[in-house]
Amino acid sequence: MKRPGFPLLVTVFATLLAVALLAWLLVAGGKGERRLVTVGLYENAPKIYTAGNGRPAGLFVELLDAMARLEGWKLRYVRCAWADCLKQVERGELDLMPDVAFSVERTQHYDFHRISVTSQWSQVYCAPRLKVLSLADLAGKRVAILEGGIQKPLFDNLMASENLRYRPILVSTFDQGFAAVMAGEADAVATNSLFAAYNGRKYKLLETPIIFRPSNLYFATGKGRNADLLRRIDAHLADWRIDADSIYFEALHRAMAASPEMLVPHWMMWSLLGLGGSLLLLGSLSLLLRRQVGQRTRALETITRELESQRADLEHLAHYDVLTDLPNRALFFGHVEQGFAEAKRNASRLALIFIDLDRFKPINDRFGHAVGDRVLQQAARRMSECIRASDTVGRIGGDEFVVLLRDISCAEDAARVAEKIRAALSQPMSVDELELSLSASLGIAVYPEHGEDEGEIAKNADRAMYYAKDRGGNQVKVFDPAMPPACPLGA
Ligand SMILES: Nc1nc2c(ncn2[C@@H]2O[C@H](COP(=O)(O)OP(=O)(O)OP(=O)(O)O)[C@@H](O)[C@H]2O)c(=O)[nH]1
Repeated sequence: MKRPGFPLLVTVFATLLAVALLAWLLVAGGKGERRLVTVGLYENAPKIYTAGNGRPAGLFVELLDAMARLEGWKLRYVRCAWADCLKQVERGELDLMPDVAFSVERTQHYDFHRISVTSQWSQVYCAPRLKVLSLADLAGKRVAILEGGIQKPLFDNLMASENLRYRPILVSTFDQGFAAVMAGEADAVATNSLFAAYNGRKYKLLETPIIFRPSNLYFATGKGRNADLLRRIDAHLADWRIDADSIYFEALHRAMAASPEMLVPHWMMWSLLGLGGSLLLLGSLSLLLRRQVGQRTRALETITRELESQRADLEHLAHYDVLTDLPNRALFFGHVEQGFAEAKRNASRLALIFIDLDRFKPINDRFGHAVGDRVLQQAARRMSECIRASDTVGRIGGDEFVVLLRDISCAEDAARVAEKIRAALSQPMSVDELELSLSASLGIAVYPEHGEDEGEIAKNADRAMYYAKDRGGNQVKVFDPAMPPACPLGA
């Protein structure tokens, strides 16, 4: 194959160079054709203002910046006072003026797009020392009002309609108007609702009920100029206002972030603060007091519970035997007394069984007192297991026990129970490693056969018990008057 010659290479290279040059020119030229849009920038936060970093900010700026990015506009913000800005727009020295309220008079000098950016109303704020409830209260007063602003003609008309006159103090920003009232150079200021909502915290002025015409806000251009800008602005607003996630609503929320402030007189604020502080103090004291009372109450409840439990323990100690937990002599004979009263009332029978362990002392002596204690406890348990719930067993001495049997039919009933007890006690007892044998002597006396009252019955049961013991123990004896007298009870 024949290799391309030198002229051909030069031609290809020159062609590529020409194409690259053309592309660059097109791009560079395109850049150069970006539409420059000059915009009036004045101070009216939160709609349009200069931020702390010196850059334009606010609702109108955010929206215009977003449109410029989409449209390829190059924006140049020009700082000017409101009235001056408007004049420059009218003369065509500025392309756009943001934040202009629509009015028929203004259409003679300006063009507006059709979809409003937002709305506001106008309102008068006054110095805290003034009381302004109606337009008449502003008669003869100095009212700061924005030069060239929508409020001026509207407020003039409002006052004129009620034959009132006021002294307008023309200012070039709303900030100046508020500052003039603060400095005592004006009595009140007419402003827009958005500015007041955003800046109210800064200036402690009073909101008055004088609210006048709501107005829609737009970008404006000089008459007959920049119709293409207005068309594009409308197109974007139309898109954004139907999309809740659009930049339009984001910017609107940011602008409205400062909540409208309720401006209240200083004395009222301090009074409320004082009242709040006092209530807080009282609340804290009451809480503290309640806590202390609560603590004391809980402590007292604990002490009361402890005392109650100690009282119950003492009560128990007073009536029950510590070792066996059986009723002691006092409680037992209390039951006996009740039993006799019932028996006499109902003409029924009852019996007392006196029980004395046989040869208990040697157990103590041989195996020690602790073993003796365990034997007494087991004996008490066995006796309790042999009687009905309505009967009572008590410990009335070292190894002496008594059983009260209520409502029996005859002496044989008592003898059967006594025999049961005897048999239970004579069963071998395991204490620790030991297996012990025990026996008991039991004596029975029955009311009314063996005595008139509890003293006599007890004495005779004891006599029968001794009789059983004398016969070698481990047996039950029913009282018989022929039995010899016993040692006195408990002796
Ligand atoms: N381990 C122990 N022994 C006690 C208790 N109370 C009394 N005793 C003892 O029980 C014994 C009772 O005496 P007695 O009735 O004469 O002794 P006994 O060997 O049973 O004599 P008889 O009844 O005649 O068979 C005494 O040694 C007392 O010290 C107690 O609570 N625990």
